[in-house]
Amino acid sequence: MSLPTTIVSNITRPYVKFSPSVWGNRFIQYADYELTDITENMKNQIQIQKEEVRKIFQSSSNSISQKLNIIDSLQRLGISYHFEREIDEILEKIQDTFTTNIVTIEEGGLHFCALAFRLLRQKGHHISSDIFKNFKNNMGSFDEKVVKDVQGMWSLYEAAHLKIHGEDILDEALVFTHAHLNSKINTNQLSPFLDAQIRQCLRKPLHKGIPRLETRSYISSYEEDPSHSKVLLNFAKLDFNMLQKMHQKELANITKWWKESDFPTKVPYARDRVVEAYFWSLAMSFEQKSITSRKIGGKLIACISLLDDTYDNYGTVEELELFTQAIERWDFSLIQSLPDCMKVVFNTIVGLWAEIEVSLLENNEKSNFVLEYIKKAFYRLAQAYLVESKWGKDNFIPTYDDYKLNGIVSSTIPLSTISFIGLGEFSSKELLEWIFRDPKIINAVSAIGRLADDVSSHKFEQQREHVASAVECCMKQYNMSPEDAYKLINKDIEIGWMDINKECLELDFIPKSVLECMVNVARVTEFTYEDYKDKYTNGELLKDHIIALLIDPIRIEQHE
Ligand SMILES: CC(C)=CCC/C(C)=C/COP(=O)(O)OP(=O)(O)O
Ligand SMILES: [Mg+2]
Ligand SMILES: [Mg+2]
Ligand SMILES: [Mg+2]
Repeated sequence: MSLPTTIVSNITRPYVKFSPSVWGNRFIQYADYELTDITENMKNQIQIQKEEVRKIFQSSSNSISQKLNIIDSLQRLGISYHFEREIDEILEKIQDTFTTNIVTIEEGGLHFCALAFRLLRQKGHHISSDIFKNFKNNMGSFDEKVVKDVQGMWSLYEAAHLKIHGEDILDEALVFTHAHLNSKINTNQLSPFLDAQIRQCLRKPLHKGIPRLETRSYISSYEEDPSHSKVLLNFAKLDFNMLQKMHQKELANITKWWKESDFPTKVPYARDRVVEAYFWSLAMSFEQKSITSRKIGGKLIACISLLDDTYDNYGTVEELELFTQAIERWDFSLIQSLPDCMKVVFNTIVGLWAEIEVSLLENNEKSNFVLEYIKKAFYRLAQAYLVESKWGKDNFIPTYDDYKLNGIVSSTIPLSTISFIGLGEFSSKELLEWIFRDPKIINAVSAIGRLADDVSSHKFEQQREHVASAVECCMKQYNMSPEDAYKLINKDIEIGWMDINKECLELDFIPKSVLECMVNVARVTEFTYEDYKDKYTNGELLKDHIIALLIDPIRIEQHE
């Protein structure tokens, strides 16, 4: 029987050659050192300092307002995850007493009101935004007295980003605070700490920031605040550095896998972005408890990247039809006739799936359902990629709505979320079934992913034969300029955020950390593709953030 031979394809493949990795094997060095000795000492230190923080936090002398400020500091310093139960208790109590009549325009009233509103909404309490009517004058606009209260305006600006549909008062608050805060910076009217915070929030509101990046930046500026708590600061630095060592080790193992697989040689048409892929999984959850999700997640996203470039930048439609069938049936024999590089991608996906199987067995989890959902999600993604390849080949520009429908899946977010949560502490058949049915929050996060990606990468992608992006679909359907298409798409992204905010208030049967992971996917997407740049494909643009999170520890003065 003659063995199936690889058809020597005389197809010209004008594929794009992506820039090489910024990092190479830079992170492999972290694979060797043992976490135990280094963090043993750190862990003891952390336990001691954690109890110090708890004492401050639970001191009975704290007023409600002081308690809220401490909770805000713990969250911004990235250490609130150590005190979730205590924080929930305090917020439950405040929620009961927090009614519209206890807040006034008195000094500090707006800050207290906006901070309580944001902290309670973040925890899923549906606090009405009507409370902010207390800060309006009888003409119905925000009272000029508020303008003097910079901290209050800052808190109102941050709170307004939790808006849901129909909250006009929060739209007004955004416009009002943005304008007045903008006019305050660069005027020496603010302390260096407050000036830095206002600049930061105008660049990136806290609600839309990636938690680890927000924490890294806040720890540095919190130190500048003369009234900062040394105990909180020191604990935050220690905790950040301890977690960083864990993250470095995770990335080292993923980098070793990537290096041994030699993808840059075997899959030359694909991006070499394993560090950037890990950054995404770190953004989804930095906590120790999510270590399995991150380790697999980093590899999974790197695999998705190889798959995307195989459909976008290499395979012919005929080859991709076969490839998609092979994924549907999980059957390598179907692709014997395909180029070796495509076989490597297929085997990598199957190999990762087998690694997930082993990882689940090691945790003696009876969770074959996770494997089945990941397989199905991979096939859904490949199908969506195939649809785009066919549209690209035929130069077909679908309607914006048809494009978005397929784009929800091709955003890769349903698959990456299913896998991350499927390997997490709340994994269950019911939860994965719910996610697999594309609930509204998944649709919203995926729409943001698809649209934000397109607004920043379409110019580069349209240089080759690539499916029309959301921008081209908009331009054609509504006969508009690229600029107007960006406006319409950015409006859709804002609608996506209001959907997310609303769902987080409704989905009280979903664990908070699962919702937080989904919100983090929207955050890392917006961050990756903001300002019309693509920080994933252009690794240079992510370099400083990778250094801050995964290379430079935070300096801790010995006397501290
Ligand atoms: C969840 C993440 C970060 C996945 C990493 C791989 C990927 C598909 C990134 C988007 O690249 P792209 O802009 O080429 O995607 P598309 O071809 O869909 O526009
Ligand atoms: Mg692509
Ligand atoms: Mg693609
Ligand atoms: Mg793109």
